[in-house]
Amino acid sequence: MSKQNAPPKRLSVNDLLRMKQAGEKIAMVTAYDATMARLVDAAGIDVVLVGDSVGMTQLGHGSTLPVTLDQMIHHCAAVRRGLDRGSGRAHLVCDMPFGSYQASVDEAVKNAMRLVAEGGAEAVKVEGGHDYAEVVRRIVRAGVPVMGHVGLTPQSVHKLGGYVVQGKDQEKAQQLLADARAMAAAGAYAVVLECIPAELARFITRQLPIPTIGIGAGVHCDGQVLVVNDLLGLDDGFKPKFVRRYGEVGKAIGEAVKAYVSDVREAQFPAEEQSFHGQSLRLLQLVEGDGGEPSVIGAPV
Ligand SMILES: Nc1nc(=O)c2c([nH]1)NC[C@@H]1CN(c3ccc(C(=O)N[C@@H](CCC(=O)O)C(=O)O)cc3)CN21
Ligand SMILES: CC(C)C(=O)C(=O)O
Ligand SMILES: [Mg+2]
Repeated sequence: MSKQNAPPKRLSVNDLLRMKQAGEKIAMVTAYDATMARLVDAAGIDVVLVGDSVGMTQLGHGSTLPVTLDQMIHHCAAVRRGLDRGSGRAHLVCDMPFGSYQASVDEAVKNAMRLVAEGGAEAVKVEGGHDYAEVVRRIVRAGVPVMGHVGLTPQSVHKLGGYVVQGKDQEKAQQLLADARAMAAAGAYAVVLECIPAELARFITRQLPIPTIGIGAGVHCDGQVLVVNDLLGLDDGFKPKFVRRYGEVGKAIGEAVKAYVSDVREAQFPAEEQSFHGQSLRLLQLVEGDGGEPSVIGAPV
């Protein structure tokens, strides 16, 4: 293969760090299957996250808590295949689901390695700051890059008392800064800042040596992440303040399927172009039986 036709190189953790240093924004989005992975990669996304939001967006749960490690592996492997069939430029991160890294450091390391070995992830993401520094350190030591996630951490929804903006007062803001710093000090290569005041996110972004990726954290983060369903308009009315819709794909699906239903009902589909004909069936004859039921005589040659 000539160099010109070679696929663009996959982005690595080093490229993301270089982007922060160069002031180039990082564009990240979730994907949960091969089709969406191929589409977002072809559109030039830098980072694809197999989010545990899969539980809410694709599996119909009311939170991310029921999502299992096996489910994450299943979706991650599909995304991996989608990326590998396309240009495969995007860096692939997979969320560690609730229960897969909280009980013990050993379990966390084993489970992170399964997401890489079986899911094809290049990195894993864990929710939590200072309390998870040891987990992050040990996973990184095992050779797996870790993205941290602080602020509104949906796996702690019951502790947080709902999906509410975090770090609004001085004390909580200090704690969040300490959590983000702890992630960087433990060896995380990037950190998601979810639903925190924009001023706080700007301060953290300036303080940290690693890229910050915001969702509901203002424009001064080093990158942004959104759930792909939300930006495409595929959601079921979920529209928190931080979402901007870039498409009306849900509407487009509705219109396309309505048109199909109508064509089927009116025998407008399939037309000749979608129909097959074969010489091999020339001996088949349909005759009307007594009850108007067709019966077949003859046989294919
Ligand atoms: N489709 C989808 N998009 C997401 O961004 C997302 C998921 N699912 N599932 C996992 C978590 C849950 N997330 C959420 C869910 C709700 C709010 C929310 O209702 N936020 C209020 C803030 C309320 C306040 O504190 O003022 C908002 O209006 O934005 C925020 C993040 C983000 N993640
Ligand atoms: C919203 C992003 C950061 C996430 O963790 C997810 O989609 O699960
Ligand atoms: Mg998540």
